[in-house]
Amino acid sequence: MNQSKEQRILNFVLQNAVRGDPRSVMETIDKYCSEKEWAMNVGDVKGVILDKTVEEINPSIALELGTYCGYSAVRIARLLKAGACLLTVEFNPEFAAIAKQMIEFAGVQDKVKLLQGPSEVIIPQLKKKYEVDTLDFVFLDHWKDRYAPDTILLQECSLLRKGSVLLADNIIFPGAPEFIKYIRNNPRFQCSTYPSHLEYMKVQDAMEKAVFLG
Ligand SMILES: O=C(NCCCCc1cc2ccncc2s1)c1cc(-c2ccc(F)cc2)cc(O)c1O
Ligand SMILES: [Mg+2]
Repeated sequence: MNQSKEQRILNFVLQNAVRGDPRSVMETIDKYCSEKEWAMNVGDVKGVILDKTVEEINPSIALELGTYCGYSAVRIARLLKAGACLLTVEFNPEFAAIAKQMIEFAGVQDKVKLLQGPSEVIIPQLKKKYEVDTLDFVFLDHWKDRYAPDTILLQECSLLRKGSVLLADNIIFPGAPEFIKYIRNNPRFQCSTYPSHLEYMKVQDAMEKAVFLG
C-alpha cells in the first residue's frame, strides 16, 4: 500500500533532521513542504507569530487543537519552560501516529501530551481526566468550523481564566468566518489580528489573537 504524504514527511525528517533538535525538525519539515509536497503545517512565516505569542505568555499549560504531523507541537514545546506542558489534540489516528514519532524524534516528548479524539469529546475531559485547572494558552488549528463552538465549550468547561490567550490559525484562508464574527463582537475577548501568508504560499492568511477578559 503506498505511503501517505504524512508518512513521507516523517521519513524525510527521520533521514535528514538531527534527532533531539527541534529547530532541525522544523526546518526539515519546512524544506520538504516548500520544495516537495505542500502540507498544512503552520509553517515558518506564521510560525514566528506563534513563537512570539508563546514567548510573551510563557505558558505553564497550553492546549493545541489540531496536531497534524506535530510541527506546531514541536514549535511550541521547544519554547516551554521546565515543568510546562502542551496538550495537543488530533482527531485522525494516522496523523496522531505520525505526530507521536515526530515529537519523540525532536526530543520534546516530556513536554507534550498527545490526545487522540475529537475536540468536543476531549475538551470536557481536560479537568477531571487530564488534571487541568485552567489553560494559559490555546492554539486553534483544527476544523475551522469548530473554532467558535470549541471556544464556547472551553468557557462552559471553565477552562479559561482572566488573561488566557487564544491564537487561531487560518482566519483568512481557508477562513473561520463564524469564529471571527463570534470573537470580535464578544466583550469578554480582546482581539487582535496578525496578517501573514498561508504556509509555503504567496496567499494571504492571518492569525487572530483573543485574550479572555474573564
Ligand atoms: O484544515 C486545516 N486544518 C485542520 C485539519 C483538521 C484536523 C483536525 C484536528 C482535530 C482535532 C480535534 N477535533 C477535531 C479535529 S479536525 C487547514 C487547512 C489548510 C488549507 C489551506 C489551503 C488549502 F488549499 C487547503 C487547506 C491550511 C491550514 O493551515 C489548516 O490548518
Ligand atoms: Mg492551519
